[in-house]
Amino acid sequence: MSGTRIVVAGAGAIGLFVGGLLAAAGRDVAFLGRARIAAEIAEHGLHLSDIEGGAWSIAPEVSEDPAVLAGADVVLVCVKSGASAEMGALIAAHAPEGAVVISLQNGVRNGDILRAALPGRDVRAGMVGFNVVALGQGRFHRATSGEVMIGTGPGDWAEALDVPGLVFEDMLGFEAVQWGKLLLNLTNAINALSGLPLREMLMDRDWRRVMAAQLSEALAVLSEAGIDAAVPAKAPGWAIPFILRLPTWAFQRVAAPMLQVDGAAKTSMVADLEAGRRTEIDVLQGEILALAAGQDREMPVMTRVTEAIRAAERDGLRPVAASSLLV
Ligand SMILES: NC(=O)C1=CN([C@@H]2O[C@H](COP(=O)(O)OP(=O)(O)OC[C@H]3O[C@@H](n4cnc5c(N)ncnc54)[C@H](OP(=O)(O)O)[C@@H]3O)[C@@H](O)[C@H]2O)C=CC1
Ligand SMILES: CC(C)(CO)C(=O)C(=O)O
Repeated sequence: MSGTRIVVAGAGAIGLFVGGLLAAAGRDVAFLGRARIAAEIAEHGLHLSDIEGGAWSIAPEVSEDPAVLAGADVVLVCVKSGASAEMGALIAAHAPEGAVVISLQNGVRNGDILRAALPGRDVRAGMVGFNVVALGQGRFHRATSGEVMIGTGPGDWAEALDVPGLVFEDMLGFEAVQWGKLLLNLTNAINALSGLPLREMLMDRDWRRVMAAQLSEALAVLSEAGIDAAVPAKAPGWAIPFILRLPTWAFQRVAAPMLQVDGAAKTSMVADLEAGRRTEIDVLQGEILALAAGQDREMPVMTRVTEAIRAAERDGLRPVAASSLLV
């Protein structure tokens, strides 16, 4: 890996955490990000922590100039889905043709969006299985456990990017991984609407009922569409709605691995709404609702969740009652 330059395209929660761990392990990492992040990191440095008690501090430079892509051997795309096309164009203009481009984004289409902007280049989809929250003053905390997975292709990039604190794996059949992650990400919206940290929400049976109802709707849609989804959980996808509906004492026993979430965890959609940004609802719930429309299928809970997020994008985030989302 020596002599290999990694460029993080989109220095936010995921980009700074993943790139930060790579830099802390001695990799050559450059960061492309916004002026406010560049200023925050220049003032405070970058301080990473995780649920297992890991802690890393480095002082990287975040550049606002896309020319930083020029020396890249690997580009890790870490922008929100709505910014993928624009980032793809910047990579096309500035990164070497031979650089491998890896999307570390949620949603199932970012790989294709980047491929369209980068014809003929090695573009891989990826999946980040953990949650990172920005705590301010250059501090970013991984609040759950989880790995990074990428689609297979030429060169063993997963091994090259696997460093202490960061598990990278490559996988055949990556589409199922992405759909499985999308199913998990349907929770992002519910977490935002609950107004609760992720762990507190998971401990509340009423909120778990909303999660279960929405997930059941989604599973029916994917099944009819013939789409395989490998949910990143110890239980198979079909069993998760049953587990979620259990009384809390039983849920705590059966779902112990799902509860490896510390009090700081809140999903990336919460961060978007708190910052007054548009969310990724269109590439998460929107993806399933589009399939459901083609199946003439009603999706009452997912539709309510989606409408509530659109209202929050418009009018600001106000917590709602779990019962208002159920039918
Ligand atoms: N946070 C999490 O825990 C997880 C997130 N993910 C996924 O990872 C992806 C990234 O999420 P996350 O890190 O939370 O997002 P963030 O919003 O924290 O980070 C993205 C950063 O990229 C910046 N950016 C966008 N376009 C450009 C550009 N052209 N040049 C420079 N900087 C740019 C954004 O700035 P601005 O906002 O001003 O556009 C923002 O600061 C998403 O798809 C998300 O769903 C996956 C797993 C977990
Ligand atoms: C929390 C997690 C890991 C799953 O919903 C996530 O992907 C996010 O915050 O976007």
